[in-house]
Amino acid sequence: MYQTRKIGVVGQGHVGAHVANSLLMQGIADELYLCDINEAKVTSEVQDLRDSLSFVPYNTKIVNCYDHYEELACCDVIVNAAGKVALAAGNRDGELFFTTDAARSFAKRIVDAGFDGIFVSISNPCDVVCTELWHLTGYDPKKIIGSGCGLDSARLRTEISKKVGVSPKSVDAYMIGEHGFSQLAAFKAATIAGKSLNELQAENPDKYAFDHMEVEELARKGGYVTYQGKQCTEYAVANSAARVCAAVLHNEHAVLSASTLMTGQYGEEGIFTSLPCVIGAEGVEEVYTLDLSEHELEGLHKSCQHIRDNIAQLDWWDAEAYDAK
Ligand SMILES: NC(=O)c1ccc[n+]([C@@H]2O[C@H](COP(=O)([O-])OP(=O)(O)OC[C@H]3O[C@@H](n4cnc5c(N)ncnc54)[C@H](O)[C@@H]3O)[C@@H](O)[C@H]2O)c1
Repeated sequence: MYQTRKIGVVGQGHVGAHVANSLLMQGIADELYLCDINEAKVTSEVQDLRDSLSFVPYNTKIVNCYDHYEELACCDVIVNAAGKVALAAGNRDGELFFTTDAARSFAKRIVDAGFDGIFVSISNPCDVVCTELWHLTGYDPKKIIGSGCGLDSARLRTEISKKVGVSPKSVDAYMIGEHGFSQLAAFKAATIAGKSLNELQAENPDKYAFDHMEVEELARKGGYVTYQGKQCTEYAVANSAARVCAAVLHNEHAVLSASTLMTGQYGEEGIFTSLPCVIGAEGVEEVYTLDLSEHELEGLHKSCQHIRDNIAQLDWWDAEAYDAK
């Protein structure tokens, strides 16, 4: 029997609206359910997307849900892009109180309405909001996927590509840890054609030797290069979220960098952060650990601590924990 693929998007700002457009352009969903607390904004976005229907590859039903979050319970995937990006002008942590309050306003409502699909959460600080979605609702953590360092890993691949002259798609390298300034490049485990960057550098230094710290910093700060001229980032993050949605809806078992619950990896647990994950219809199916240098491991622990320090600032955290009873 024919089954429709339904995706909800909460937040119709720069990111959420571009996620919806990217999904529409690629024909990833049959039905899009769009929410925003700003009724005029969501109404405009729905109209604009519907006006595209004569030009995109597949017909797509587009539903204006305004702030009726329960209408998203029927979705296979819900993307969270609710936020206020102006608060993240100098640091993503600036949105901590806003985005966690936003998620508090809808997460339980959606789960209580019977949602059984996959959350893809983009809002910053991404790892805190993902941990919150799990903490507030008791939802299966495998079904909560943070966009996390997906975009940062793409930036890292592009920067390595610029240095060594190989397509970013042929570079296997990850930014890991917090989607924020404490993230780090896992260079020891980075490969091209199955060979580590160190091995390639020893074989052909003219082509493969480059300053790892410089490239890591370019990947870490790339978002703020984009932010500087237009006070947001939108295209790449939307495409990376659409990529995760496609991996879920096509049950791809694709290896993508995503923020996921730590369950003992490198001794870390109880928070979401980014490592390479296998993503399919059930969400995160497997989490890979990478062979890290001592310096990288130390950086990862610091990054996890930063996420914990942010969570510790939320005075409602313990009182609002999910209670299975
Ligand atoms: N993880 C990443 O890689 C990444 C990249 C870029 C942006 N972001 C984050 O994505 C989020 C959205 O960014 P943006 O540029 O679209 O921000 P924006 O300020 O342009 O738009 C946010 C939208 O969310 C809506 N909103 C706020 N609270 C809501 C609620 N409770 N329910 C429904 N809608 C609500 C607002 O009305 C607004 O339309 C931010 O938190 C931003 O930091 C993450």
